[in-house]
Amino acid sequence: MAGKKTGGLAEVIAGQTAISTVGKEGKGLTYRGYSIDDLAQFGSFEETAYLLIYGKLPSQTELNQYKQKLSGLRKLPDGLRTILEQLSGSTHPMDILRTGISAFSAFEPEALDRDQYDIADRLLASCASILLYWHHYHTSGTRIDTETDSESIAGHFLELLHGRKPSGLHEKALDVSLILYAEHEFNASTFAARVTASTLSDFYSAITTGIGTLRGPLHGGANEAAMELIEAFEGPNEAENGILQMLAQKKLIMGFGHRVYSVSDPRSDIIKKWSRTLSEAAGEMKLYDISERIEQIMLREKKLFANLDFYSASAYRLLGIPTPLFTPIFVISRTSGWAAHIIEQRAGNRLIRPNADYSGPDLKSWPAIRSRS
Ligand SMILES: CC(=O)SCCNC(=O)CCNC(=O)[C@H](O)C(C)(C)COP(=O)(O)OP(=O)(O)OC[C@H]1O[C@@H](n2cnc3c(N)ncnc32)[C@H](O)[C@@H]1OP(=O)(O)O
Ligand SMILES: O=C([O-])CC(=O)C(=O)O
Repeated sequence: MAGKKTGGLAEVIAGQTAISTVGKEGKGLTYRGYSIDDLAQFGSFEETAYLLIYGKLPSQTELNQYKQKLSGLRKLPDGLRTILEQLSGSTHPMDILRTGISAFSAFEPEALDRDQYDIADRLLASCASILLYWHHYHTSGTRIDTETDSESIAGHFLELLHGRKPSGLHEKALDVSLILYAEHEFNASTFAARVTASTLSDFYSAITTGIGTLRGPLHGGANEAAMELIEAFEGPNEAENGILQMLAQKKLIMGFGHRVYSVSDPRSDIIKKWSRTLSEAAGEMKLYDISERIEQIMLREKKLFANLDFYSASAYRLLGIPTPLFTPIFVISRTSGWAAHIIEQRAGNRLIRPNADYSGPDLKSWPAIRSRS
């Protein structure tokens, strides 16, 4: 891999967490001690969210009750639907989520009878409702009913998007993706959310901080940027030429590299398999083949590996998800991790306020305005 630079708080330990381990010895990921492989293979996103937010794996009864609770929280306040109708159809869906979640705080403020756990669950359950109510209103003028009888958040999302129940394969693929995106220690958006929580601000403010930080293409926005890159090529050979040219121009290839992992991103192997499975099921290998060639070139030329965002792009396309909804899906999932971190920060709070190394000028004398150039 290309040499690591200093700055950007790289390798600085900024606090403690018991929620996840990331990149120990250059690889590996666990959520509260459970490996990401086991969670993706045996678990569901609802189990994962419960584990992160409530601190333990649910029993069967607890899981059933949790799923029931979440499915009962999909209806949006009337006032929020009105706001979503007024936001332009050309708005980026990340703005819609940030604004929608911010508006939620006006309709359902944090209070003694609505605590941080209730808000975490409410947002997990209704992010898809916010996004897809807005999406359908502005693409077809339809005011959709955001309540479906789908048991999972993945199924709810796909059913609202396509207006029909997803296949078991599609629901499972999105469910796994939500598990993979759920939590990642002190990544930029989670750290930002913790900074907001550390001022004793409200839960919604901390979550909207996370959304704003996730959006950038160096973080969550990379899945959309990766899709645009992959779809710009006609086939693997064109991709090879195009990527070599981009590297010669010192351009970043979105969906590659990572601040903490040095060998591989363990989530990438899992989503890559799902991307392949979905491609085979659709009989449509073009995006997968292009992606694989780009991955080979990046390894060969730069010793850089695909991160979670890279194969998530082709997997989402095969699920029929429009590109601007990719990063918002990351939000739906990461809301569980952000919530766990806000709760953990609040439990042992101290204001997060590091020092800066001043590099500006020495003290200067005050110049009268007429003497300034
Ligand atoms: C779920 C997630 O949020 S995962 C991250 C998603 N983001 C991306 O995929 C965006 C593309 N990747 C990147 O920009 C970076 O790899 C980051 C932001 C993820 C990590 O950044 P850093 O730890 O600061 O790595 P840094 O920028 O120092 O990279 C080291 C070297 O590798 C190069 N490099 C790193 N990633 C890439 C890339 N994707 N494409 C081309 N070159 C790269 C850098 O240009 C740098 O080269 P240099 O030393 O010649 O200047
Ligand atoms: O940890 C990071 O820096 C980015 C990342 O992979 C994530 O947030 O999932």
